Amino acid sequence: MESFTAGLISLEEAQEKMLAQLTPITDSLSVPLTEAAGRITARAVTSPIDVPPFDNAAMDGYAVRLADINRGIPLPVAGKAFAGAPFTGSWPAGSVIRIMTGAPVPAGCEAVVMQEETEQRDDAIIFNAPVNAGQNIRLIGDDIRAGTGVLAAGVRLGAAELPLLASLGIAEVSVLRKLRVAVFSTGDELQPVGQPLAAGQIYDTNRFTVSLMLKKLGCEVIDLGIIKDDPNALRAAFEEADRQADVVISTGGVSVGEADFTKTMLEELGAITFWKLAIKPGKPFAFGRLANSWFCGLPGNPVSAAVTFYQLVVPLLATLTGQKKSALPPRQKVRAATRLKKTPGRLDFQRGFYRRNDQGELEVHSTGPQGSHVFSSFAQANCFIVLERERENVEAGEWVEIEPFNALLEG
Ligand SMILES: Nc1nc2c(c(=O)[nH]1)N[C@H]1C(S)=C(S)[C@@H](COP(=O)(O)OP(=O)(O)OC[C@H]3O[C@@H](n4cnc5c(N)ncnc54)[C@H](O)[C@@H]3O)O[C@H]1N2
Ligand code: MOO
Repeated sequence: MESFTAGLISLEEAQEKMLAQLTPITDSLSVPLTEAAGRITARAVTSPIDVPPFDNAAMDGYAVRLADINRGIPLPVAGKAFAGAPFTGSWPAGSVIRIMTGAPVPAGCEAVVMQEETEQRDDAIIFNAPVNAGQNIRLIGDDIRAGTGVLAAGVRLGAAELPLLASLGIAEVSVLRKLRVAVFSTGDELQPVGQPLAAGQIYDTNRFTVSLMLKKLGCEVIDLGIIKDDPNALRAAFEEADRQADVVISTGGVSVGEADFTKTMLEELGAITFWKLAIKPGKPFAFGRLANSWFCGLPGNPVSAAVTFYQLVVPLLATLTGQKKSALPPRQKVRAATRLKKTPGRLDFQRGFYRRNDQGELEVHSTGPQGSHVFSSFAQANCFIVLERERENVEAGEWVEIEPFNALLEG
């Protein structure tokens, strides 16, 4: 291991140390279902009703009694049942009821026969296939019983969950308040987009990256802008952010240069839990506690800021909102289609593009230069290629692990 990687802590250790300190928020509010997308359940939800709420037909066809069918003779139709317009008359023995999918089955119905297994002859129906008790009847409560849990606390409400609540007639849901997250970029060289660049200036990418992902995660973003590399300005930003937010995120100034004040400010105003990780990019990430909030100091290089947000801040926000589903992205093994340069010492998150090759196997290609200032190769990627700490150069054809980008990084 190279000497400059000595003393760096592993990503797993950092994640464990960070997450172990957190206590999830509990403040909640009730919101209409139509405004609940992306929110997180504050408590478990139970069903107020049985689903389906009545026995009903799974097919268009005929509601029958088995004794009538077993006689093997054509049976007249005594009435009709539609979804929303049940059959309410009396059902004479020796007849069937024409029934449509979703209609309540009439009292005494023992099976529904799909119409393709029948024939109409004159005014009567002939049954061509064996009929079993209960066939094509969806029983009351066979999906969900009234009073049973349908969603746990700590579930993000999306297109799989909200329709379920709608199907139960639940019009409002109790969700956690949004996490308040303050964001600022540090650096004398930074200009906001829309302004011309003077000599030595660059555009502020990181505040945009971080705010974008925070909004996608449903956080309330407090944007404190660009802060100069000046201890007094930085102290004021830290204090303002800490007053307003649950989590404070800065980018830049967290390394060892003469204008890097982030870590010292965290030590002055709070307490540092760890600094410097054995990951590439993202080494000089700092995490700690301020008076009222948690602090994440992301490195200034744009790819480093994005990677540390994804690998560390996302699990932090998930834990603070009590989300049980692992916030850590799943990995899978694929073959490298291109050579990958790797120096031992840190866990690499290289940017790659995976796809199925002509043989139908997944393979991953590097998207090009891997410097932590090179955002273009990030923009072309659809996954991280995760190379273990001690791994050396990877030759084409070797197995590597990839982490496909999730919805946070994909457009
Ligand atoms: N002597 C050492 N130097 C550096 C080390 C080290 O261990 N020893 N680590 C390097 C690594 S790795 C990284 S990553 C960077 C992180 O540095 P900082 O967090 O202090 O960030 P800055 O120095 O402020 O900026 C680094 C780089 O990124 C540009 N930048 C900063 N903020 C933004 C922004 N909001 N949008 C776009 N680009 C940004 C900045 O101009 C610099 O080019 O330190 C290495 N150095
Ligand atoms: O950690 Mo830095 O992000 O390697 O460039």
